[in-house]
Amino acid sequence: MSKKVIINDVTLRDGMHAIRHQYSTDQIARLTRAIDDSGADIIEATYGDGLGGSSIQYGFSKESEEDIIKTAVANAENAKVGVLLLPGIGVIEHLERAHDWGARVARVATHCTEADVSEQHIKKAAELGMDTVGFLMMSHRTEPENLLEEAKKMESYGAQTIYVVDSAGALTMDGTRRRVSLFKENLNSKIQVGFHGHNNLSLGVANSIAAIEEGADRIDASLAGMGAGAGNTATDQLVAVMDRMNIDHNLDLYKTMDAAENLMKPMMERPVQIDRLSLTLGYTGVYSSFLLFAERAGKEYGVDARDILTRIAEIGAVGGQEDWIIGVAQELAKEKQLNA
Ligand SMILES: C[C@H](O)CC(=O)C(=O)O
Ligand SMILES: [Mn+2]
Repeated sequence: MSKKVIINDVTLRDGMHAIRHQYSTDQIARLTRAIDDSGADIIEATYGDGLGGSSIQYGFSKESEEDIIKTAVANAENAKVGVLLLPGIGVIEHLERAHDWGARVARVATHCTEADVSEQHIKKAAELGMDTVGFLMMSHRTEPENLLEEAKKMESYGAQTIYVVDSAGALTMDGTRRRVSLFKENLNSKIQVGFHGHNNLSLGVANSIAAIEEGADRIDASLAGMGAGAGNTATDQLVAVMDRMNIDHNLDLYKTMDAAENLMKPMMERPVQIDRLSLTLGYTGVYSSFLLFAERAGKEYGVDARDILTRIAEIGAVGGQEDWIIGVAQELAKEKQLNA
């Protein structure tokens, strides 16, 4: 394949979920330098749930938004620094401030059927001259044809890149291919298409490669997969496979391996891995960042966290509805008591 695939590193942003948003500025600085040195094109640095996310709903981050972004900007020599924004959690002023602090990529994220709410934010990011990206989360929850209609909305607002986002790690390769190929065939040829995977069903690399084979221009990855649930597509693993398949990119295999092994893994609080809980996320199609919330609620209310996730999937919770997890755990505990 002749096209160079752009790697958007999400170690600092999606990885925030896995460390309960507690990266220190020292860790952010060291990770940024290593990711930058390994050749990643874009480094996303924001609270896990995006600008403005640090709150009682999601939990407070260790460092301020300003320090997270400025630290990444100060330590990235070659890569552009990006931010994520979920309209409603983040507002236009957050975007302006992030731009002032040096962020040059803005990814505006909405639920897969709600691109409408991204119009103002996408327009603002484009007006600021940022590399402007639309990010359609939980893409498995709608048919490929519907997802395309949402992508067309983002295109009309001025997004230059649009992502298929497998937030729950629930897509299989066929589902990934259909979504990415529809985007490539039907969006303006100038629009780049991206894929963001989670490894809950052990398909992070396979789905990313399927996306590349269908023409995806950008792929998200993180060191050792550091991210929500069973993590994201692991950069080190992806680079090894891309090298074997002669897919062109800017990363150095040994540097990504060393950064994953020596730097990232020792920082993990809970191993980012496929276990019965993260596997349940992919199996039932639940938002990956619900993992730690469900695990905590399961312990607190004495119920199996897999049952919490399964019920959460049945009632169709989306990002932002983390508080439902407690309600479901209480409900299951009551049912358990009645049955006993
Ligand atoms: C706010 C989410 O964590 C964004 C994301 O990475 C996903 O949906 O996946
Ligand atoms: Mn994610």
